[in-house]
Amino acid sequence: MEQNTKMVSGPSKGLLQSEDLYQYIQETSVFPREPEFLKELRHVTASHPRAMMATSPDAGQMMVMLLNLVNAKKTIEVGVFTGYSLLLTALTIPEDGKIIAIDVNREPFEIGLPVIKKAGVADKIDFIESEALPVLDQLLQNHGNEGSFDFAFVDADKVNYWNYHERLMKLLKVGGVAVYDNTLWGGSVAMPEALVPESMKPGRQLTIELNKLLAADQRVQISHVSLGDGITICRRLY
Ligand SMILES: C[S@@+](CC[C@H](N)C(=O)[O-])C[C@H]1O[C@@H](n2cnc3c(N)ncnc32)[C@H](O)[C@@H]1O
Repeated sequence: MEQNTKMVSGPSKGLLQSEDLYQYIQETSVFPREPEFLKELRHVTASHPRAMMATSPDAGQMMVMLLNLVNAKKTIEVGVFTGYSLLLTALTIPEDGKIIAIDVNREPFEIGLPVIKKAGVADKIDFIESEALPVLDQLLQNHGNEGSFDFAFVDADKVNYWNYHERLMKLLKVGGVAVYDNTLWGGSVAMPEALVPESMKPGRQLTIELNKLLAADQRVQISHVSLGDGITICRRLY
């Protein structure tokens, strides 16, 4: 059993019946299979004041499964932070795989970068410090990118999730997968608005709207999964 799991992985985001059940899943099925470099990155991130932003290891485990299932080689990551989801992607894709990783702020990425380098996968990563939307638009303009990506992970500003989705529906190949993080927004999407803390209300509203749009989008097959803070898996159908 891993020491101090609550401290290092953070508390669950409240979606499961109990904290104990969440810890049970982590300790039984997630941490024993978590690669050493990912563990190290999680520990390095734990002291960051915004450590809660990192992708949950249980959601990460599902991402690895999806990356393998679609044989992902060319991927996009929107929202890097210290790089937990980025490193797990880099460890999973093949030697000649590539990740376009976008974040408005390079600073947290610098915290994780030494671990990424030690893991020997930094060459697979093209980190771009920028707002994500113009980068995705530029990718679409560059010859050969449309319909060429196998996988995308979006974990950034909620206000743009639908904008990212519209771009990704062109960048992903048919059969490619996009995963959106935080789509249950701490469980608040199903709470009466009066009970939702003020600080969560804007994100809750955006998430509710996104979830309706994704559910109605015939271009994708979806699965809304209560892992981490909720992830929605979208597979491009046409
Ligand atoms: C929740 S964190 C990402 C966590 C990351 N997936 C991980 O596993 O650690 C969100 C990140 O999105 C970035 N971000 C926010 N708005 C953005 C934007 N408009 N374009 C690009 N990145 C953005 C933030 O700087 C932050 O690092």
